[in-house]
Amino acid sequence: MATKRRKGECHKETTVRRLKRMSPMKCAEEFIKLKRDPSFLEKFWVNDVVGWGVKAKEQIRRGDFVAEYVGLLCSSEPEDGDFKFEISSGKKKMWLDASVENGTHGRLINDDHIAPNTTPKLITVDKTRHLCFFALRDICVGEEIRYNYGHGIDFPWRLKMEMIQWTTDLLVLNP
Ligand SMILES: C[S@@+](CC[C@H](N)C(=O)[O-])C[C@H]1O[C@@H](n2cnc3c(N)ncnc32)[C@H](O)[C@@H]1O
Repeated sequence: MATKRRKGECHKETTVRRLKRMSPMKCAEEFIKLKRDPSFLEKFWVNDVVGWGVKAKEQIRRGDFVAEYVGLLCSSEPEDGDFKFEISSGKKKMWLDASVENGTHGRLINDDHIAPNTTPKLITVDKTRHLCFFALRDICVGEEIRYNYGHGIDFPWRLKMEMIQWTTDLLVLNP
């Protein structure tokens, strides 16, 4: 049975068994230190085009910590474009390389540049920066977790989506 929680309250974890209420930031810190993902996430096969994705097993509240993007911090751009996340540190460009399967969910979150439900944020825990996802709105049970991979980037799947929309619009106008 789903546990009723107040907005911003950390999920009650079966293994963590902490009943005290935590802010989303404190919650993120706890999971980073435990080196694990919240149990309300689930990996699933979206389809043969998108591949794996992540969905919510429990309702997630707006503002909540969702997952960490766990990867290797690199000063040169990783070759594998599928699992790199650029994080700038002043003028210096840095990347998180999550190309090696590490069993975490953050690396499997797919792109939605139109209506994403989470957003990435860099936070510092014990003097180390961590990239975490937080919910932009309430997320329902079964809903896929997605964030915007970045504006102004022509990812192939976005172009394909635009082509489909363009063709649909044309068919509506010229039935
Ligand atoms: C960080 S991985 C996400 C997990 C990936 N779906 C998988 O199965 O490993 C990023 C890759 O997922 C795919 N992807 C992400 N968002 C997508 C979308 N909206 N449509 C199609 N493919 C997507 C692309 O192949 C992209 O390079």
